[in-house]
Amino acid sequence: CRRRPRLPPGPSGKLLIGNLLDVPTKHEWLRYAEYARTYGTLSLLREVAYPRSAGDIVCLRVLGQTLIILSSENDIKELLATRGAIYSGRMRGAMVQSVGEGVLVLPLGRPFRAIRRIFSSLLGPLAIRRCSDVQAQAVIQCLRRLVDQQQDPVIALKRMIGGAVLQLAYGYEVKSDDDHFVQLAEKSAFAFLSALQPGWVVDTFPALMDLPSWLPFTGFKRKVELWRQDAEQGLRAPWDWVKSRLASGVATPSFAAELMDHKDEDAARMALRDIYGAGMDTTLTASLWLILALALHPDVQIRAQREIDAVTLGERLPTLDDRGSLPYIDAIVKEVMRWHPTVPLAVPHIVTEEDTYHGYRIPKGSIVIANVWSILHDPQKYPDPEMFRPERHLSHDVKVNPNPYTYAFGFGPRQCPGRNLADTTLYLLASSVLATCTVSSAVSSHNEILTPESLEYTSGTISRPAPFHCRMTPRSEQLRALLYDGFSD
Ligand code: HEM
Repeated sequence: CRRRPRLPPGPSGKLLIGNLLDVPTKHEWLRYAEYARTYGTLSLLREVAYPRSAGDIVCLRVLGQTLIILSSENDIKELLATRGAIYSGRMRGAMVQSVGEGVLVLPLGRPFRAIRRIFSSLLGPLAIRRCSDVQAQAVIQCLRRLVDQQQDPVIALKRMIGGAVLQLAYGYEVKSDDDHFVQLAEKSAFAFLSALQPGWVVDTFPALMDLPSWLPFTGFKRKVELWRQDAEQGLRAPWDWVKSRLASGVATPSFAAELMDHKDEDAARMALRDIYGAGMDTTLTASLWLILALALHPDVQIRAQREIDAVTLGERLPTLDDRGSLPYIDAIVKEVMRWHPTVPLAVPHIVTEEDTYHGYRIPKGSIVIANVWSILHDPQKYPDPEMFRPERHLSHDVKVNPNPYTYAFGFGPRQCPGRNLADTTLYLLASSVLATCTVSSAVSSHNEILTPESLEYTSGTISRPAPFHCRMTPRSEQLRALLYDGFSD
């Protein structure tokens, strides 16, 4: 009889708990990269046992669940993209299903495809150009807060991203930091993302969901009910607001106004709500890394400012149309996405059918994690990967420094549908900051001077820099005035 293929290699587990203690809880991508080096291609034994196998595929077994960690571009492309039809499921615990659906957890199928089509039509590479005026306005307002009020970058950038998203999606103008629709969007995103967190007992024992709420230890049911209402409000309230504005003939242009007669209203509402939920923390984090990278690299700022000044002559702000003439700004944005990838392990995929790869068995239901950080810090691809060096992306040598966007936004059918929106935001932010200001004096929340070597950052799905402050100084009075020319408050 034929032997069943083995699971991919990995640390040997303990009796009963398997690799439970091997699953990292801090800066997970660093430990997974270490596993790939120890158990992957560099392992001599594995080379002998599987001479034709390639890549750094590693397996952990935790309480009956298989975790497959991919660290090489070839493995990731082959499994998550080429075999994407069976490698694109999501974890859908009882908790998140009770709170409500979201694009992030929908299985591949008709509703998923309908929503992805909506995203392509609104946020595809060409469609995105019409968003740039709204984004530019939000960036300028944010810069005024950073420059003139020295506002905390997190607050100013949140307002910038949230304001642009609500304006584009619903034609809604955010007027204050505690705006009603912002709060709805925040609550709805919080509900969904909290329910998605691993560790809910009810995800392991779904039958608990049927217990009556008056029993002790069923507090999670009250949470579910509250969060379900928040998620539902996020779907309905702004959509209904646009509907009533359309009926009274006062609606301003928006994605919702365009989609109001869409044949699949549920898909349209979910797509719009999830732009905020999936786009806020990710874009905020990348923007924070951008500001911090500039503050820590004055030489990069000087070179970027020279490039911008040569195009705008200091008489206007750069626009999206200037992008082709500003390759160094483009390179800064790419380097931000590479240096500290916002989502270092992408979002886990689930295998929906058993598979075999390079002689290894990949069981149905395995969680597949793509170590994006590992690729973006591979010294063979990106020499001196720890250094923030935008000029690497100006090189014409195709063998090194591939475009980090190929990896930073995930893979296959689930690749991030908001990447063009995020990219335009980052380009407009970088070019406007550099056209008008110098960023300096980055300090931690304890007032310690920050250096590239001393940076701290969070663990988890999104890796954000630890809280910091920096100074945003106008380069001249004339350039500061550009923040007020022709842009309303
Ligand atoms: C710098 C900013 C961003 C980064 C780094 C980022 C990254 C990612 C990554 C890694 C994934 C998972 C892909 C996978 O499973 O393979 C993802 C999914 C997603 N992103 Fe983004 N994203 C960003 C901004 C945005 C924005 C602005 C939107 C707004 C539309 C957005 C909407 C989504 C959605 C809806 C999903 C779920 C897609 C699915 O499961 O099919 N993202 N993003």
